[in-house]
Formats: sequence, structure tokens, C-alpha cells
Amino acid sequence: KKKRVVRPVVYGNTATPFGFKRESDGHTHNWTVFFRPFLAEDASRWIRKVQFKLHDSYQNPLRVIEKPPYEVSETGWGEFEIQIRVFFVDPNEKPLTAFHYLRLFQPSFQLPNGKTQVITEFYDEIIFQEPTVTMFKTLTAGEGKKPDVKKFHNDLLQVNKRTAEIATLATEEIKAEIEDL
Ligand SMILES: Cn1nnc2cc(CO)ccc21
Repeated sequence: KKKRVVRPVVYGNTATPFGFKRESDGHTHNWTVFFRPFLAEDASRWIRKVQFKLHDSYQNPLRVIEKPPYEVSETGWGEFEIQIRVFFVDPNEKPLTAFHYLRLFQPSFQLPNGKTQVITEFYDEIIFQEPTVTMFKTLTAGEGKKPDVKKFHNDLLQVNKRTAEIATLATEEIKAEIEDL
């Protein structure tokens, strides 16, 4: 019987304008690109490292993050595609590649402190087909934990609905597994 585990994840970026164009290099924004599990769990138990491939004209454009939080903060002036590669602890799991188009100008939100911030988040799910027993234990250890809602900004309802669906699915799968053991 297929032992499949689904892990909800989120990736995207935030950006804040300087409010001026920096004389030295023409930069106008601070930004942070990130990849994180949707549930508040210690992702380093199943994620070995995350690579963010920036625009080639950045200093050492391939940024490797070995422990959470898996994010890169930079300054810049333009929007461009960032390749995100997620490497797993389980050597049998091949790396996941995702693409995120860095957004500096919208969708912009007014933060409680009155500051304007661009926030863009994409919700995705990593499907582990037939993980090893160790991996299965590690992956299901994060089950049912509440998501770190404070970090969420958009389509929260949709994300919650989907998460509930996944939790139900995963629970059914685990029940079926237990019957099969
Ligand atoms: C495309 N873009 N936008 N902002 C950038 C900043 C650098 C580093 O000075 C390189 C490329 C950039």
C-alpha cells in the first residue's frame, strides 16, 4: 500500500521601499525571499538545505541556507525570477525546484505600524511517495500543529480550508497504515 505523506509549505517574498533611490547603487528596496513549512514545525528534520538562485549580477548569486529560517534578505531595484531548490534529509527524495518571481511593488499592504510592505506568498504541498519509515515518522511528527498564523497575510481562509483537507487526508492515510501494519 502506498505510504504517501503530504507536507504543506509556503514560499514568497516581502519587500519594503527605502522611500528613495540610493545614490551609491541605485537600490530602492529591502526584500526577503523565503521558503517555509506551513505548519509550525522544525523543518530541518526533513529539509537538509534550501538554495536561492538570485539574478546573476548579485554577488555570489547562489545562496545556500542550511538551517531555518530558509530565507535570503537583500537590497535591490528590480524584480526577477528566483529559483528555489529544496534538498531533503532523505537521500532517496530528489530535490524540489520552485520558481518565485520577486515582487517589489505589489501587492502592497499597510502594516499596523503604518508602514507599507509588499507581501506575496504561495502555498504548495510537497508529496513524499513511499518515504522511508524514519522519514515517515519525521514527516508525520509535524502533523496537526497549528500554522504560525502571525506570518500569514493573504488567502488565509483558502489556505486553512486546504490545510484541513490535507490533515483529514493524512489522518485517513495514517489510520489505513496502522490497519496494514
Ligand atoms: C535585477 N536587480 N535588481 N536589483 C539588483 C541589485 C543587484 C546588486 O547590485 C544586482 C541585480 C539587481
